[in-house]
Amino acid sequence: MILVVGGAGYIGSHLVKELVKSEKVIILDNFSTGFRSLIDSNAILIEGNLGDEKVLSHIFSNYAIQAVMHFAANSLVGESVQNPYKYYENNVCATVTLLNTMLKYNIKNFIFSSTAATYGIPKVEFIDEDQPTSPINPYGRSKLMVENILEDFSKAYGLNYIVLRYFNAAGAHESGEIGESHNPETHLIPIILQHLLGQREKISVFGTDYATPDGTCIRDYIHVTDLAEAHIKALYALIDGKKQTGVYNLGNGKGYSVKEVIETCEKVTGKSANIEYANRRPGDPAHLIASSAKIYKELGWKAERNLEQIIESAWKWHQKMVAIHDKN
Ligand SMILES: NC(=O)c1ccc[n+]([C@@H]2O[C@H](COP(=O)([O-])OP(=O)(O)OC[C@H]3O[C@@H](n4cnc5c(N)ncnc54)[C@H](O)[C@@H]3O)[C@@H](O)[C@H]2O)c1
Ligand SMILES: O=c1ccn([C@@H]2O[C@H](COP(=O)(O)OP(=O)(O)O[C@H]3O[C@H](CO)[C@@H](O)[C@H](O)[C@H]3O)[C@@H](O)[C@H]2O)c(=O)[nH]1
Repeated sequence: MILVVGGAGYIGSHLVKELVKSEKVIILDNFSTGFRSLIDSNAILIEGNLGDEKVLSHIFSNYAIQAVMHFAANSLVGESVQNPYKYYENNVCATVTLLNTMLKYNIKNFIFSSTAATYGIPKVEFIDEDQPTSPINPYGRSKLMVENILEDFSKAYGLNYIVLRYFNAAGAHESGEIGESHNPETHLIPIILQHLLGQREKISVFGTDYATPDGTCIRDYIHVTDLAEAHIKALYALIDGKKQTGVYNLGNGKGYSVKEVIETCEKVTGKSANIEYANRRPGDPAHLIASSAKIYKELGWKAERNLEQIIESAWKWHQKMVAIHDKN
């Protein structure tokens, strides 16, 4: 049985949907940013806080947990600058309690959701795992702290772990049943699609004076189902003893500017956007593009879905959300 912490969230719920095909799954979530509608009916749900030792002890003493996959976190860069305590408390302190309680019950396999934000401002076009980590905001620092803790716990206590540094997760499940839901929504693709569905008046492009060909920020968008598949490969690498530790980037290896993402959304939806050019958003590096060569070489994973497929799946999901909303 696998424990998925944060399985009611966007990325965790997509992982669960794939994982229940081969494993028994238990989800721990406190619904701080997750949704009951994203919970897979084949998984067991425990409602609680990952920093609550009592809840964790209950799970670890009642279920034979082979591995913990940890998606739960606060993950808004801007909010982390305003309220760093929340980030260090939830992303770091609660995670230490989770790790410590796992070790008490001799559970030693751990998969951690980290981020491209650990790199800070990259010095190269394609970021591989050997690039220096130098996060520029509390969110990225909180993730890097956990990465460092994992390294120390592995050496001292024999914890096996894989860190997955995602670039920009986007898209929705092919079934159309689940998709990206954040409240408030701050991510580019859902914001564009909500606008094209008439739910927002316009799209603001944050910054047009970056050192990129069209002046807008470049990101590497990765389909959430590709992420889920990478997690499953990482999980079996730990469980089967193929790997004791590992740190991998998860991206498509292709960068798209904010303007290009808007154009692709217009193409996929056949609608045209009302764009406002605004100031830069604090904490945004000009470009973030992954090299995911390491995970391909070591675990045989590569992204299969391109930007258009990402947007098509997200569009299907957002249209469905409008239909449900209109019915209610
Ligand atoms: N969305 C992205 O583009 C992206 C990119 C890089 C990394 N990440 C990381 O991936 C992970 C998942 O991101 P997401 O976009 O799915 O976020 P999300 O907010 O949709 O999901 C997080 C889930 O964790 C739960 N949670 C938070 N704190 C908890 C706690 N103390 N106890 C129990 N449950 C708790 C929330 O209720 C939610 O269901 C996060 O760790 C995030 O930092 C996300
Ligand atoms: O209304 C908007 C929203 C976003 N952007 C821009 O679009 C790009 C992408 O922004 P967003 O979708 O908010 O993602 P990021 O800020 O790049 O962060 C995501 O990707 C990171 C890894 O690259 C993760 O660490 C974060 O958790 C995840 O939110 C950035 O240049 C933003 O400035 C706009 O121009 N207008």
